[in-house]
Amino acid sequence: MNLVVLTGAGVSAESGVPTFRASDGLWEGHRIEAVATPEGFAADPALVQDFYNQRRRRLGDVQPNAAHRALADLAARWDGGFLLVTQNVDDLHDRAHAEVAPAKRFELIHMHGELLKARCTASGVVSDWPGDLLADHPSPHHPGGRMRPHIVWFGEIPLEMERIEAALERCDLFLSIGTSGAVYPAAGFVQSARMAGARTVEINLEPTPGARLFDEGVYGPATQVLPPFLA
Ligand SMILES: CC(C)NC(=O)[C@H](Cc1c[nH]c2ccccc12)NC(=O)[C@H](CCCC/N=C(/NCCC(=O)O)S[C@H]1O[C@H](COP(=O)(O)OP(=O)(O)OC[C@H]2O[C@@H](n3cnc4c(N)ncnc43)[C@H](O)[C@@H]2O)[C@@H](O)[C@H]1O)NC(=O)OCc1ccccc1
Repeated sequence: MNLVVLTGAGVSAESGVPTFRASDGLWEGHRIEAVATPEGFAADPALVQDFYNQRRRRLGDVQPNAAHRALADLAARWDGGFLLVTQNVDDLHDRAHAEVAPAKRFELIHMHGELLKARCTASGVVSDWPGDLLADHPSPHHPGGRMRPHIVWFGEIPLEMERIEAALERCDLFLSIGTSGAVYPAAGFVQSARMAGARTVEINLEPTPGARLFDEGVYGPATQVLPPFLA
């Protein structure tokens, strides 16, 4: 049985990582266009670097929760194909895996990038980046390059789409956990899984606008509903 799991901000909410769509549409007080687009970065790199520096620093104050651990545990004992695709840029899935089953392979794709990585704008080289980035941060990899967050901004192509699409084509079970299904191409994965004949389940605090696209819905806080569902 080939399993593909998609997660979003809802799986990290109970760890204290804010989800996206605050009531005012602002994202932590910022217009999304201003802080999560290549145009925003070109217009005001200091604002964007500071936005991601703050989020990167706050990773130190949060821990994986029971939902992250339940998925890491499932990955360790699943004997079929297993791929976890997250839209989250935090490292809580990674940390849960390191806690629960460090010796086991863990097929995890951060399709929208990672806060703890930075990329050279000239060479494309990606490096681990635990610290802050300056507004105009010279790249150690290329004389003309600058370091930017290794994050997929709106209008940019998500990471490892070929691997994701290949897994969806042979998927038997698709789980969508803690995501509103507002952002593409992730929001379209359920359709691809259905086309492959997979059973599709939405696990979320409440039904999302795309709930009708799923065979089944399991609703409630992820830390409460996911462990028993995956047991
Ligand atoms: C706004 C939207 C309409 N716009 C898009 O989708 C755009 C444009 C677009 C492309 N195709 C389209 C088709 C139609 C319309 C528009 C488009 N997409 C793009 O630009 C993408 C790039 C998008 C990526 C942008 N970067 C992010 N993140 C990184 C940044 C950063 O993090 O700083 S997106 C970001 O927002 C999204 C937020 O969604 P969620 O994670 O779901 O969070 P949200 O707050 O919305 O919902 C949380 C849910 O959890 C639930 N919940 C809360 N608490 C709990 C709880 N305790 N337990 C359980 N559930 C809970 C809530 O009820 C809620 O349902 C995530 O994807 C997240 O990563 N690029 C692209 O399309 O390139 C071309 C392409 C495509 C395919 C192949 C080749 C080329």
